Amino acid sequence: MKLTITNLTKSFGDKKALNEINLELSTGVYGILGANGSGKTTLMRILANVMKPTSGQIDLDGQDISIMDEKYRDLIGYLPQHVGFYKNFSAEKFLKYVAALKGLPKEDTNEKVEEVLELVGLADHHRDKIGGFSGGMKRRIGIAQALLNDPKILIVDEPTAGLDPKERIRFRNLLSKISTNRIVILSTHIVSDIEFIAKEVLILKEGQVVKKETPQTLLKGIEDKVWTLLIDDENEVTKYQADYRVGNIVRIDNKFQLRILSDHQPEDDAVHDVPNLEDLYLYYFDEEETA
Ligand SMILES: Nc1ncnc2c1ncn2[C@@H]1O[C@H](COP(=O)(O)OP(=O)(O)OP(=O)(O)O)[C@@H](O)[C@H]1O
Repeated sequence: MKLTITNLTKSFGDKKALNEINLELSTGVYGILGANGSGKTTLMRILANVMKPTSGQIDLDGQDISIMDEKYRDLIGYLPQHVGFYKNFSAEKFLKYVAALKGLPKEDTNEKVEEVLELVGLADHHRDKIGGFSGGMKRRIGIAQALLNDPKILIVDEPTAGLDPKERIRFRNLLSKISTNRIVILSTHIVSDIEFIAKEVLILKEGQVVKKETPQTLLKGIEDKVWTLLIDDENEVTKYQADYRVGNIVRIDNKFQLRILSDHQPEDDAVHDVPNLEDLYLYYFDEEETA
């Protein structure tokens, strides 16, 4: 299965939210990483066929999705950033309701609902009201509804925003588990969401894909740009922050260890460290964007 995106542009007035995007996606998890306003949601919505591009084309295995239309929509599972749940519905009732909306054959519904509840780890809560669910459980029921039609392409916008670390890991593992034989596209500005599960990371900046690589290749690209530096004086922290992209600042006894992203060695006693995707994010996005 191949999703081919050609010269995709979306304008809102003078603003180009997406600017001539070209991509080819096959099965596996793709992580779209971008600062606020970089165009992630716009791209997700166009891929989910709920928004039309201004120009450009998307083909699934050589077929234009705007011509496939309904047929394409049947292959899509979409979990938007904000989902309105029926709080008084139980998990099971909600999923049966969505199954009806999606036009699933009635005779298959019970089995399918049971299957997706099992898959997302909510089988024991099938009779509980969604209103009482935690953030992580709500995201999982969101994935469950997106999986009801057994989609070939699963699009998930900012799935882990507001989740605690345990819920985030659980959710990440769930996406990884269901990515076999599907294209899973996941947008986030939380780097750790995709570090371990993405086959490729797409870095979106001002509506353009500036990088599309495996996490390993992306990290290799910045391996000589990550430094740590130990300083004594707290006042110097601000000086370095003004001159460099500074990541984590760790207090060690009376000193401060700065993580600095720089093409050159910031000081003679600065030493290289192993890069992670958080460094990569800092390297590609301006501080004002990451704030
Ligand atoms: N309906 C709209 N009308 C006008 N401008 C829009 C509309 N939707 C998006 N934009 C603009 O397009 C740009 C990209 O927005 P988009 O929501 O796709 O970014 P994003 O990367 O998803 O951001 P966030 O992480 O904040 O959700 C932004 O500048 C935004 O203001």
